[in-house]
Amino acid sequence: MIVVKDLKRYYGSGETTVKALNGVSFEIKKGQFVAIMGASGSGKTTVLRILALLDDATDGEYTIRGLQVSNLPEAERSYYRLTQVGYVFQDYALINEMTAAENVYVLSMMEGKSKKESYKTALEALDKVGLKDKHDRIPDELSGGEKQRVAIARAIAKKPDIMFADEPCANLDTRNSKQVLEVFKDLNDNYGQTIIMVTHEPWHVEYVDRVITLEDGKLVSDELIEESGSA
Ligand SMILES: Nc1ncnc2c1ncn2[C@@H]1O[C@H](COP(=O)(O)OP(=O)(O)OP(=O)(O)O)[C@@H](O)[C@H]1O
Repeated sequence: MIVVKDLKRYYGSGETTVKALNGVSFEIKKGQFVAIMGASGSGKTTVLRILALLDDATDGEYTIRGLQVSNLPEAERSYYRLTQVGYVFQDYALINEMTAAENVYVLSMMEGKSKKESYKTALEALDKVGLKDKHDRIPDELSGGEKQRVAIARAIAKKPDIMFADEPCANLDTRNSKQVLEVFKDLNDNYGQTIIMVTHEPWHVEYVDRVITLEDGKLVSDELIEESGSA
């Protein structure tokens, strides 16, 4: 589903050039739940942002479902970002003045769907993350884990091809992190959602199918994880 070939991302020029990604290649199959791991500064966020079309590569190719997204004109990239890709960030990126349901359906309304249809989709998405009964709460009335689950509901409401998550549990305690990871795992197991998640927590590995590890902008290991049954 995703093919990445010799991806490079350099920042700056001359002697001060930072090679954030220095020739990374891998393929990700539809329905995989992949963790991208590695030390701070190894290039994890950079690779995620490029695949999520939030940044451009310096060199290399990447295709999503056979579409050479690296070469798409900006208007198509923007449409793709809005409609085909789900994002979950560490700071939730919710709108404080809106309820959970409104935060979820705002994107769908931007696509031109009716309020009634958007609301129905939002409630279904909130149900999938276990928060249907809190649909009318504003973010300040929710725990960190619940806010992150609203952000996940917002991402899945548009039924994305791929969901990208950058350190989604960075601001959460263990209990809330587990709830968020269980939601991801459920979406992956029961709905075949493809998920690419950046994390630096070793214990998160038990929730994923595969771990790609980066070091200094290069891929240093790529492991399939056996289901332990404990997650
Ligand atoms: N906009 C930028 N300008 C210059 N250098 C950058 C920029 N963004 C990232 N870098 C550098 O690229 C390298 C990789 O950064 P990246 O954020 O991908 O690492 P990371 O593995 O996600 O790190 P962390 O775990 O700390 O978030 C780092 O050396 C970083 O300083």
